[in-house]
Parts: sequence; C-alpha cells; structure tokens
Amino acid sequence: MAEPSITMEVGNDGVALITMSNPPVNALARTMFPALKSKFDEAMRRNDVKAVVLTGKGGRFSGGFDINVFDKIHKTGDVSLLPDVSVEIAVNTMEDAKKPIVAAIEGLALGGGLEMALASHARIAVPKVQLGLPELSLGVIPGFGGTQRLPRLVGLSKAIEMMLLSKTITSEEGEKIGLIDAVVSPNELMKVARKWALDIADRRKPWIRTLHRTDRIGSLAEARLVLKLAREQAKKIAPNTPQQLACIDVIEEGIIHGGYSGILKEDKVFRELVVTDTAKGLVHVFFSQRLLSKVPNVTDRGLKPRQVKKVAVIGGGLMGSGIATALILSNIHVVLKEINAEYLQKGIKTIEANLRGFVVKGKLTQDKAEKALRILKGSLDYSDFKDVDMVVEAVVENVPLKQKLFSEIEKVCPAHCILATNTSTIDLNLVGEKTRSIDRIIGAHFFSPAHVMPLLEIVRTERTSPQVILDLMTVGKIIKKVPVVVGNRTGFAVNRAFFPYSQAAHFLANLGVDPIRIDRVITNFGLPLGPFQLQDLSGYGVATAVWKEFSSVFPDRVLFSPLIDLLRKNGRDGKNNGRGFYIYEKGSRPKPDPSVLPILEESRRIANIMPNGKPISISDQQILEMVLFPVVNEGCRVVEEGIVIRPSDLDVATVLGMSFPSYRGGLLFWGDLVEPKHVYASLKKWSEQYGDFFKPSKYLEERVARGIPLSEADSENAASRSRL
Ligand SMILES: NC(=O)c1ccc[n+]([C@@H]2O[C@H](COP(=O)([O-])OP(=O)(O)OC[C@H]3O[C@@H](n4cnc5c(N)ncnc54)[C@H](O)[C@@H]3O)[C@@H](O)[C@H]2O)c1
Repeated sequence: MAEPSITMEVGNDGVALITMSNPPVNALARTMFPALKSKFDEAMRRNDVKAVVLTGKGGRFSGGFDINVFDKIHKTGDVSLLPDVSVEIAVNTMEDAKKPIVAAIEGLALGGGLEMALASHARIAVPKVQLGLPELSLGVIPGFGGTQRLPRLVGLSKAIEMMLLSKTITSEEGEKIGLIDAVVSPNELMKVARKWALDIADRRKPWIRTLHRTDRIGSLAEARLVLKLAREQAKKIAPNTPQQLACIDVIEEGIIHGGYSGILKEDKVFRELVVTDTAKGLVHVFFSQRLLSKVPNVTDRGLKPRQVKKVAVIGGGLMGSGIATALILSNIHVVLKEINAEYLQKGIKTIEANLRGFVVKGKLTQDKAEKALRILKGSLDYSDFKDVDMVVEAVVENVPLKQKLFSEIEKVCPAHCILATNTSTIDLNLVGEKTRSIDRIIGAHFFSPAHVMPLLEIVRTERTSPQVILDLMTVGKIIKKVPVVVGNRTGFAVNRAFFPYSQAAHFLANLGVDPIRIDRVITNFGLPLGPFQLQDLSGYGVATAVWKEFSSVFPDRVLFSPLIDLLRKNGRDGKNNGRGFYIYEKGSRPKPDPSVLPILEESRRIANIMPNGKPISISDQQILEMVLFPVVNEGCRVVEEGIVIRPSDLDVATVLGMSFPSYRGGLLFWGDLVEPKHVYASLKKWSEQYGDFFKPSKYLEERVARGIPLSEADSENAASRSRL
C-alpha cells in the first residue's frame, strides 16, 4: 500500500500545487502534517511561488483526520498523539500565510479534510463533491478550526445544523450557501483554482481570512438566540452525549471573544472529548463495522460475488413487503408472490405506501419511487421464477409450509439461485430438510420494518456454500443494509441476546417495580423503547410465542411471569387493540394506563416473589442493571457459542438491529464500560438470590478472570468459532 505523502510541484505560472496523498480517501495521517507544513513553508520562501493550490490525489480531496489515531489514543490514553494542527497549521501556516492558498476539491472533503479547505483563502470544487464536518458522529468536535470557520462562511444556523447532525452537502449546495467559491467542471478545476490563487495574489480577487470574518454571524443578540435554540435542540436529540453542547459552547466562545480564542477552546475541548466513553463507543462501532466484511472461509477465498438482478420474494406481509421495497429501491427486479389476489394487492399497496413514506420525508423523489415500482411484479404462481437469482421466503412462521415451499422452489428456480429464508426462529436445517440443494439454503434475517432497519443477519449453516454467503453479503450491501454473518441457532445473534430483556423486566414488575418506571429508565439510557412498550408494539401473541420458543430451547434460564396471560385474559393486546401497559389513541402519544394496576397486582400475587409480600425498593441504576446485565450475559453466550465471528460483530448488530445506543459502543462494549467484574458480581449475587436466569455465563466468568474486555476478539477462541 502506498505510504501517505505530500508532494509539491511549482508551475511556470508561479503556482505551487501541493497534493495530499493517502489512498483511498487521502485520510490525514499524523505524518502528513509536518510534511504539509514544510511544503507550505517552502512555498512561502521560494521566490518563484506567488500562490498555492492545495488538492488531494486520485479524485478525492480528503476524507479527514486518520481516525486510527483515535483508536490508538483509546488504547493508550495518550492524547499527545494528536498533532497540533488547529493553530500551527490551520492558522499560522495556512490562514496567516504570506501567499494565498486555494483549495481545489474533488470527490470529498470531510472532517479535517474540509477544515483544511476552510483554512485556505478560497475553495473551488467540481460538481457533486461531498462536504461536511461529521466529527460529532464520532463523539468529538471539528478540531482544525471548523467550529470557527464554518459559521463564518455559511452563517450560524446552517453551520450548527451541519455539525450537530453530521450532515453532508454537495458542492452545488455549498456554492449557494457560501462554502464554495465556484463549482467548475473537472477538466477546468486546476486551471480555475490556479487562476483564482493568482488573482488573489495580485489583488484582483479579495484575500479572505475566514477567521476574521464576522459578516455572516449577525449581531451578538441574534447569535445568542440561535445558540439558545441550538442548545435546546441538542438536549432533546442527544441528551446522553457531551459533544453537541460542547460544540455549541466552542462556537459561542469564538463569537464572543473572536475566532482565535474560539480556536484555542476548540483544541482544548477536542482533547477532552476524544477520551470520553462516548467517543470510545462511537469509534468502536465505526471500526467494528469495518471488520464485518471479513468473514473467514468466505471472503478470504478469492471468490467473486455473482450478480443478483432479479429476486423472488415469497409472502407480501409485513416483512416481505419491506424486503421487496428495499430491493426495488436498489434497482433489483422483484417478483412478489402471494397466496391470493387480495393478499397480493395488500402487499403491493404496502410497498407503495413504504415508498410514499420516503417521498413525504424527502428521502426519495417521486420519479425514483415510480421507477422502483416499475420493476416490481406481482405473481400468484411460479411462472416468473425461472430466471431469478435469489428467493427470499417471508411467509408465516410454519415449518411444514416453509419445507414444502423450498422443495417446490428448488424445482422451478435456476440451479444457481440463492434460497434464502427470513425466518426468525426456525432451524435452517429444518427449513431445508426437504431440499436437495442444502448448500444454497441461507438465512436473510431482516429486522422490522425491513425497508428501514439497517441490519441484515446472514444466517449460515455448516452446509451453506461460501459463494452463497458472499453473494448475499453483496446483495445486502447493495440494498444499503449492514450484513452480519451469524450462526444457525435459535434467535441468531440479536434476538437471542435480547431474549432476557423482557423476562428480566417482567421479573422486576413482579417484584413490585412499576413497568412504566422500568420503561423510563431504559429509554433514559438511550434505547428507543422500554421492554413493556416494545411488547405492546409487537403484540402479546408474538411476546408469548417468543417466550415459549426460548423457554423450550433454554429451559435452564427462564423466568415465570403470568403477566402477559393476565393482560390477554383481560382483553388487552397492546397496540393491536389500543390497550396494553399503555393506552394507544390515534394522534396522541401512548399514555400509561392506570387501570393495568389490578392486573399487575394479580400477577404479583401469583408470582409471589416480593419479599414479605412488599414491593422491593430499588434505584434507577439497579433497575437498568437488572434488565440489561442479563442481556450482556446472553450476548456473552452468543460469542461463546460462536454465533458471531467476533464479539464486536454483536456490538454492531445490537446497535443496528435493536437500536442499542451507538454512543455506548453496542452491548458488549457497554459491558466493558461498566466493568465486566461488576456485571459478573451483580449477576452472581442475583443468581444466588433469584436463580439460574441470572447465572453468569462461562465467557463472562473467563473474561473477568483473564482481565480481557468482553468486546475484544480473542485469538485463542478463533479456531472454535471458525466452524461458523
Ligand atoms: N414480524 C417481524 O418483526 C419479523 C422479523 C424478522 C423475521 N420475521 C419472519 O418473517 C416471516 C414473515 O413474517 P411477517 O411478520 O411478514 O408475517 P405476515 O403474516 O405479515 O406475512 C406473511 C405473508 O405470507 C403469505 N403467505 C403464506 N403462505 C404463502 C405461500 N405459500 N406463498 C406466498 N405467500 C404466502 C401470507 O398471505 C402473508 O401475507 C416469518 O418467518 C417471521 O418469523 C418476522
């Protein structure tokens, strides 16, 4: 791989072209900063240089600061690994340079990359460049002066929106809002940038040092109002993370005391934020996601993914229609098969509604929605199956039906066709029992709603062929999902890890804790739904089926609760009929339902676990731990049993499939943050008091004994996992 480098070429026109190179996105490695400085210094010294153009090699300006450095800081705690860029390079060397610097931008300028462009005196870009400061999504703030210069170029509100939401914009939009000085065609880029630089040098164009500008900020009173609203918004959208409010504070510093003062505060705050648990969690998820595309015995075999152009989706219910939506949106033709015309129409209508939903939210143009619908075809038989490259079965959860379907499909589909099932609970070997091509059977486990949720668990059996796994991974990426390869065991990875979630919550409710309080503790922690609201949403039929399924497979750790049965007996079915733990009324938010209390009391009487018949006294933190530590423990079993390839795969999967807060790094990483020894000791205590449901797993026990984080891959266990 090419080494990171900075080169300089001086043209006869007196323009020095400085090029950043570090493929693939010219990330700014630490070693590049002294080299950048020395090239700029040389350009300033040389008499044959009048102006400088800064660019990136290979059609990309720069993807930003090399975040491998964050990873190193998190492992060593050594913040001095951060280079002094904000003052030394972005101010002294670039902004205050004696000769003008113009950024010539192609492809992308993100994070530190965009900040280098902001420190230049003008910015010229080609069309469709991606521009943004997404640092907050990694738990930090822009660190090379971005918090100060972006508001001075595009105005306070727009800058705050771009930073707080980590929003990227195109160069065309950038030109409209003042971030980009001109958008030109790729073959003109260098010519225009060079001329622009010379025009500044010769005073034909203004020489703008952004940090000194105030014209886009407005009056102090106006700025204060914008900052106040931004703070309120930040508290609402990100109540558990520090970087949003810190970013606003830093911007405010620059507005009150001037850009340079803002830069100094930015640098200080950046160094504080980079070592927070939030940054550690977000960086962990970022790197863990990258690892997912490495699947032993699949991606290391030199196989090439085969193209999947047409897919048959069987079943147009909740899941099938969502899956079909995701496929047609990525230009993959779909045949949707149903049992009768009425259900088929219903399925197609749901797909249309899914697309309309995207259009209404501005995520899709009407044109694209119509184009997607044109490649969808409904069917009541197998006549359109002869040229499909993949089948995704999403019919009701019924073993004989699925077996029958796969034995039929095998006969009507081409020999290369991938045979995928969306089952959430059934053993894939059982699904494929009546099928000869067992090596083509694979799980494509989408999460509901399938056109929205990003996780795709790819379930492989011992017999699934590596080619089929690779093909499905590729399709997953094409339809913008994040594929995580998992093993074929009840619940796979995410549902399995989360099966103790509602059980533990019911246990607490039977111990006398208010379910609404439990939900509140969990949502304050950052999960979007507490366990009771989640059950209300999925309906008690599903809750009972899931509870039964897991109880039969893992009878050693099941808790008894009569609560759901009692609710059903009392005519409640959660959101389905508007009454559950909460009352659901059209147009208003779910409200806790006080009339659940007698049902709850009856459940407590039957369960009979309250000490001396009295509700336990418990803190919010203890509630959180009693609900989530069993989930961490089950997550440990998921790793122990080799259901995921690496522990960090489960972290990504819980973030994407269960909306576990990414700023907590995913399930196991959070277990590491709260200390595995504490998780272990708590579970052990509860298991002695309440039984085996809480019994610490071997993996947890062993990791604590060896002092190895739960979320870290362990080479010793890799061999046992390779059976995946
Ligand atoms: N609901 C979820 O959250 C979820 C999540 C992941 C996976 N799953 C799995 O996805 C599958 C489907 O679940 P769902 O929630 O979409 O169910 P659903 O009841 O909403 O839809 C099933 C559809 O399959 C159709 N169908 C039945 N037999 C058929 C046949 N022979 N040919 C064609 N169509 C047929 C039915 O008419 C119905 O429209 C199940 O295996 C389920 O375990 C569900």
